[in-house]
Amino acid sequence: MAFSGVHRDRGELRIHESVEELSTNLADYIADLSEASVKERGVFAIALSGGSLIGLMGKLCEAPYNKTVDWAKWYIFWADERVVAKNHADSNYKLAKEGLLSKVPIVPSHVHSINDSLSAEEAGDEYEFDIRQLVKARMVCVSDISDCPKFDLILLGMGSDGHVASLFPNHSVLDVKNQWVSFITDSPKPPPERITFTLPVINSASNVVVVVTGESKAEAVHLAIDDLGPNCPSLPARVVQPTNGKLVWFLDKPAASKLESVQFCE
Ligand SMILES: O=C(O)[C@H](O)[C@@H](O)[C@H](O)[C@H](O)COP(=O)(O)O
Repeated sequence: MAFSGVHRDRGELRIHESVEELSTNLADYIADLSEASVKERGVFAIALSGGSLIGLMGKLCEAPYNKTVDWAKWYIFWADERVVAKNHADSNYKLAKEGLLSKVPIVPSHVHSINDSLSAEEAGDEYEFDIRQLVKARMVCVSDISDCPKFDLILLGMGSDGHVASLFPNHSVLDVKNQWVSFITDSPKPPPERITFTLPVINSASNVVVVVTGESKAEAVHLAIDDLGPNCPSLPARVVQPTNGKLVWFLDKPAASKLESVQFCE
């Protein structure tokens, strides 16, 4: 690894020499969290995002993880989803199903995706209701400091504009506090209609991992992590700050190239 350390208030930074190295370490990290969670409470509630993240998780489908991870204990959710049919090329469900879920023995009834026959608003409401039932059944923990669910792990990617999940810069969805799942119909990144975990839910998780690769994200990584004083723009990725949980950034060197807070060990 090119660098590994803890930032004063932006979580742990893990900067990798290559995307290949990042993928291996990411699979290892997720497998460890799964093991700890299954040991502690018998299940692992994990929320995925879309984009390049699923490809970067690919090593989980290979040895040793395909055999060693206790897949039957996984409960799968999405931190955000595009409101399109499940067989549509834009669907985050389809991406995860093809890239991960169909390759490991996940229990089909443990996969909690949106109802794709509803409007964005209805799909968001129904998804929140679904999660509420799983919190009642203790498959998902409840936060000790808010009324939010406490996912064992929320995995996020980040756009070059600093968005995470479907929380886009300067969008009113960033201010939603009284819901677990919200919706938007004007996403700047197509497709326009999406549902998303709200910020309080993301910040109530036990673990949040943000995975970012490539030079096109370097400026956003700098703005999301470095200490920029009072003039710091309020990037969605910057307000990801789990209250009682752990935040870890998985970066490759190009994505980390504008970070002021780190010195690479060559
Ligand atoms: O459904 C989505 O669009 C996402 O969940 C979104 O938040 C994604 O994670 C980022 O846009 C990064 O995507 P890339 O890693 O592909 O750039």
